[in-house]
Amino acid sequence: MYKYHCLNPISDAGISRFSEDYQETALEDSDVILVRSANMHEMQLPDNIKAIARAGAGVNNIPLDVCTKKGVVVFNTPGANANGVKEMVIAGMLLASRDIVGGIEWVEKQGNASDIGKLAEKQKKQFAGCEISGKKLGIIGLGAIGVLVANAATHLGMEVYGYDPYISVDAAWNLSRTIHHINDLETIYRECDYITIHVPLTDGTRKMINEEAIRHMKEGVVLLNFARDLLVDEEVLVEALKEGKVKKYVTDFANPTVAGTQGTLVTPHLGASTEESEDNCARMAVQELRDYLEHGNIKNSVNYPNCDGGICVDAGRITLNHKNIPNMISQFAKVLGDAGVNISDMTNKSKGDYAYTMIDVSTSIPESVVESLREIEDVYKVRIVKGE
Ligand SMILES: NC(=O)c1ccc[n+]([C@@H]2O[C@H](COP(=O)([O-])OP(=O)(O)OC[C@H]3O[C@@H](n4cnc5c(N)ncnc54)[C@H](O)[C@@H]3O)[C@@H](O)[C@H]2O)c1
Ligand SMILES: O=C(O)[C@H](O)COP(=O)(O)O
Repeated sequence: MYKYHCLNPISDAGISRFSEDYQETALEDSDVILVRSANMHEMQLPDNIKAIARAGAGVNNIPLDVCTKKGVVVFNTPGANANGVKEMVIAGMLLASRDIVGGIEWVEKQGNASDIGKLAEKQKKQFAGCEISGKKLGIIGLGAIGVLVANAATHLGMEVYGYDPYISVDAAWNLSRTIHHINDLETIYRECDYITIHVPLTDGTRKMINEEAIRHMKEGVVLLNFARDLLVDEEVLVEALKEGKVKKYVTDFANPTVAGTQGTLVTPHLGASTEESEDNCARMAVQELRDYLEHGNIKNSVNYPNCDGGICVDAGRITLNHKNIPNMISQFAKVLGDAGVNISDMTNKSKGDYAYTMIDVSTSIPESVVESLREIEDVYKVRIVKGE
């Protein structure tokens, strides 16, 4: 029986894909965790946890270093909620371009006044604005979301400038040919009427939209942030809103700095909150966990390499999460050889400083072998996936 724990509500479209061999339990008894945005940084991670699946994209709520060194594989669900966010970004650009919210509020305030139609015709000019067609949109980060936003904005008649020094081949293939691929942020800042940011929050991207970046932007620019609030120096941004340098700041992250501040349009982290996105993320997350628990396969991990050994057809399968340094494989082979365990297949993959080894064996695996493998320095986790 495998045990899972959910730190946030996870769509039943995913949970129902766990077989009868799975049971929801308390955190301390579980093998794997499903999470959305719950902050895990202060959590004590029980030793039996083998994997965490983030039903979503951003993993800044998960202590990746701690997890990696405990041999805990962290998955996310790339692209599964990208369309939901894309639609919010388009809505954000429209809301920032005309005072649609102000107009609706004005109508609500009139109640059912008999002359409301006449009054509306008089008052409407205060809510007027501009169209997005023909304007320049700068997109920072051309991943799953950035690409969808770029293509949709092109179809809405915008001229799109994209910046992503690490763009994946897949993303590049999916990008409309009309998009200007820009190699420096200054061009985006100088040229664009709307700028939207779609990068992960890391030490390298924290506060990337700072005083200097804003200084380079066009007068009256609209900035959209559906990625993470900490990507923007919001204290500086509020000043830029007051000065009119930035016309509107559309953000999906409510916090005391932006909530109720003149010039901001703040939504309560709604980007992925659609039925479709929640279902897609949950389905992908559960699939990743099952494939890892049942077969040891890794797909879409952010801290360990992909590894696909399919279904084990031999007597047993051992997996090891370890440091990516010389002499590890030879130590594993020696332990198995000394115990008379025959290796029938072996895969070793690495991702940066960390590695994952999958060993299929044609003989049974004695418990002493597992103990000896665990004792090897820089081995973080040893799992018998099959053959216990
Ligand atoms: N508001 C929401 O509900 C919501 C939903 C999904 C994702 N997000 C946020 O949006 C982020 C992006 O999501 P995604 O699915 O597109 O992720 P993704 O991994 O598909 O794309 C991120 C892209 O950013 C690029 N990038 C990284 N550092 C960069 C830099 N310094 N400059 C330019 N580009 C850089 C990467 O190369 C990648 O192409 C997530 O990390 C998450 O924080 C928010
Ligand atoms: O990174 C993400 O996927 C989004 O921020 C969505 O977060 P949520 O799952 O808490 O809505």
